[in-house]
Amino acid sequence: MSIDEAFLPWAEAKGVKLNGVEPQVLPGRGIGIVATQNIRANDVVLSVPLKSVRTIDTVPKAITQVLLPGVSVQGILAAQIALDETDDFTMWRTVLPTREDLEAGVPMMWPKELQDLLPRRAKDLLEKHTTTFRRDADFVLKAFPDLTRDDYLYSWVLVNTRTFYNSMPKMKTYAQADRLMCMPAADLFNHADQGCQLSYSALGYNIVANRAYFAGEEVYLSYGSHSNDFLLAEYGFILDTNRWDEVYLDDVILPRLNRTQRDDLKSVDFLGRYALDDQTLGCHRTQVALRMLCCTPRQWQRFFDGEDDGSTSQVDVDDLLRMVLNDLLDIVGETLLKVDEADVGLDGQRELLRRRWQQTETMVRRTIEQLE
Ligand SMILES: C[S@@+](CC[C@H](N)C(=O)[O-])C[C@H]1O[C@@H](n2cnc3c(N)ncnc32)[C@H](O)[C@@H]1O
Repeated sequence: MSIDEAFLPWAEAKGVKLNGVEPQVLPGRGIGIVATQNIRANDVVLSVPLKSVRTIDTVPKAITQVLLPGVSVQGILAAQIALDETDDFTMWRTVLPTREDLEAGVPMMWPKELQDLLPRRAKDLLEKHTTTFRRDADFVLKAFPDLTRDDYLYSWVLVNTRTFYNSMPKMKTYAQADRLMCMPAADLFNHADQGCQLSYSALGYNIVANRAYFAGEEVYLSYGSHSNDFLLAEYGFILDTNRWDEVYLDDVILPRLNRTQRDDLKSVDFLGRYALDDQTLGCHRTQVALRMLCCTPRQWQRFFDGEDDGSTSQVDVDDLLRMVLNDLLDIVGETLLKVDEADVGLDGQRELLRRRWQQTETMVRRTIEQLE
């Protein structure tokens, strides 16, 4: 893989300005942005003028008239890409990942047998996307019968993995999911748990250095405070170190709750999303759910209302947490075995799954040690 030498002149002709950075091919990360000189914190490293930003408002009417209101904004931007035969897009396409590149990481493009082996949180996100994609595809493929489902899925995943949220004031009237935008060259930044930020100005968007970078260093953008399950489901990669990482305990806590306990937790919006991270021994939601299992209703209510700090029940809660974490270790072991035995999909897909479950195991074991 190499970067077409006409790409940067093309981007600059669109008004994109690169300041001390350039795109480079990086092993295992496709293309990324690398500093060509020392950069200071708060320097603008890349800017894109508003005229070069693609949003729902820049999609040709021939497409929006047919697809609105049935198709999501993401689905419409994807249709535009799938149908785009202009020279302009041909140039952009030279730096976009191929379908094979995306298949290696993005679970939406994996065989069902491997999707079923994803961790809970990633599976939930995948289900949400699959539902939206199916609805979008039904509409789009009927309206544009020359498109194949695979072509459209490729464009849909491209949009999902490289759009930004548009924060220009006009967008405040749009639903969050409708604020997506594509920006040439800016979409070449890879993610780190701490990275540059995107900022809006009346002229366009700037990517601002979060710290000083030395010439030769990769300059990262932060896509947000995302766990590895989220990054895997949405973008098809995981980080080796991720300060925002967390593991969901729903698969081992929910089965312990009876129907009444579930209903009670649901009525206060505390059913599910029980997370374990490196900072807490089970998040507040987890603490609330576990107390439902080992405290009296009055004790639980006082903890829930903040009238009791929970210290008197903490030993019981920690015992229970240790038990559910051991249940989770069983699930990790069983799933790793299934990943090893799976004879579908690509080596890279199975390796990604294996790494994620091993990270989960490490986090769970570390917490068990802290509880002892
Ligand atoms: C917005 S694009 C970034 C540019 C991308 N590397 C490319 O070649 O076009 C997002 C995609 O980059 C890859 N990516 C981003 N950050 C990464 C990282 N830290 N490690 C590995 N892959 C990463 C993932 O494939 C993700 O879906």
